[in-house]
Amino acid sequence: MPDPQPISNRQRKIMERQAERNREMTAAKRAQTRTPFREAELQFLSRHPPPDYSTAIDFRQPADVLLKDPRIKQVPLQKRMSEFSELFGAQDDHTGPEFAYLHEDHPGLIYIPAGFTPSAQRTLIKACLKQYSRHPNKSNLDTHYLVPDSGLWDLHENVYTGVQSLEDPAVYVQRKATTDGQPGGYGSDDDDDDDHGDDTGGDKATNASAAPLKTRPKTKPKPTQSSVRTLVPITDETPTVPDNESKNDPVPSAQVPILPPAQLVRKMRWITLGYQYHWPSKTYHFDQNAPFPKELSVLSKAVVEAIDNVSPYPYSAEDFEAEAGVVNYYQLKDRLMGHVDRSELNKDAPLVSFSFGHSCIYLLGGPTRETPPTPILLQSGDILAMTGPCRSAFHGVPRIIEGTLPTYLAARPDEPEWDIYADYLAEARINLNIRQVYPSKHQSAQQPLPSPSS
Ligand SMILES: O=C(O)CCC(=O)C(=O)O
Ligand SMILES: [Fe+2]
Repeated sequence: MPDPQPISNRQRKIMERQAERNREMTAAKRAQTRTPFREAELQFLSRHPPPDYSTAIDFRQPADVLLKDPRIKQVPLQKRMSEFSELFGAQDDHTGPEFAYLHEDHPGLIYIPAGFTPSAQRTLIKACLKQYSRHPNKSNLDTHYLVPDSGLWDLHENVYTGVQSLEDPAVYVQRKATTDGQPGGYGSDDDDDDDHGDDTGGDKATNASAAPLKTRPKTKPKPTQSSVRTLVPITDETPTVPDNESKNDPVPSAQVPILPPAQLVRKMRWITLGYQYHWPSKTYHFDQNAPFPKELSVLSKAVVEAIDNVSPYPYSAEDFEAEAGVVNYYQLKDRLMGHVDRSELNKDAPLVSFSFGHSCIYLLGGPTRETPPTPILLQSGDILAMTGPCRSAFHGVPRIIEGTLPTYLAARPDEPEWDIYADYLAEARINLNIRQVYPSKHQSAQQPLPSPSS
């Protein structure tokens, strides 16, 4: 083949202009097809200029200010949260929420601001980081790393407290794969395994812990991959009932970095409780049911009981079984893109969600991305329950807000064992959410349960 003719400067300029025009057209086309949900996400993702947080609802404002918004309704709780369960923390007469809030545009949303005392929050934060992250609960790290059964946090603690040294090879969690037999991960460049987000392929971390496993055999992995989760397109064809297809695990990558525990803990994006979740098919492993932490069953049942007379879509606490949960660990730059949690067979039971650490913007939309979402400022200790139609609404977390860590979660001079958690939380938010997977036992007495399939 003859060599291609060298192109002149003029030709190059014409080509560059054409490429520029093409890029503009593509951007314009994309802007036209953006949904209101996506528009809102982009507003809160923006770094320059920073987002206008004042548009978000802060349920902790004084009630007279909050209730100026005619869409918000205040409903008294029958008892203090501590009377529903002491796990919300001991509240005297002057503390603890007395009210839950509803929002006219989001039927079924129940919001209980400051449901946990600071001390109860610290207890749960410790459990989320140290206990719940242990096997048999799975984490995003398990795909690629041989995390010890005693848990990654214990290793981190050993190094942090000087029990083990960074010179000790045993503190470095090893990779599962030593060679990449096949391309790492599964799916395309837009698709990775850290989508904790159920049905949608909501959101993914692009760091080594999770998705990076797009192996590029001859290129070295970037030493510091961004921890920003990336977008993947939503699909509405998510199976919602168990099927018989085999659920293969994602392929481990030999490219993930070996890191000191203090860095590896920051790559932990999620862990699953109870029925373990198969992210690629966005269905539950109905045959992998890790013991559900007792205290979380108690807590979530207590929330369901507390909102029973509040929600226009009541669900009896007696019928509520905490069967699956996700702990989401967000670093400051992480985000969780819009999705619907639709993998559970029971969509009538409330989804109960607790927030700890930094505040975030939580976008709550409607049945499709066409509904403009409401931004809510979710703060440490807040309880959010999604009931009725809100249970199937689009939602996401486009932004963790820097500088919002409550002082009671920072280092505590009298409590040196809290230091390691304070250090972690200085750049993190934790969300713990709990779901019922199956129809309630009472209902299923009339209706047989679908048979587990995998
Ligand atoms: O982080 C949050 O508050 C939301 C998490 C969430 O939507 C989920 O885990 O499905
Ligand atoms: Fe969700």
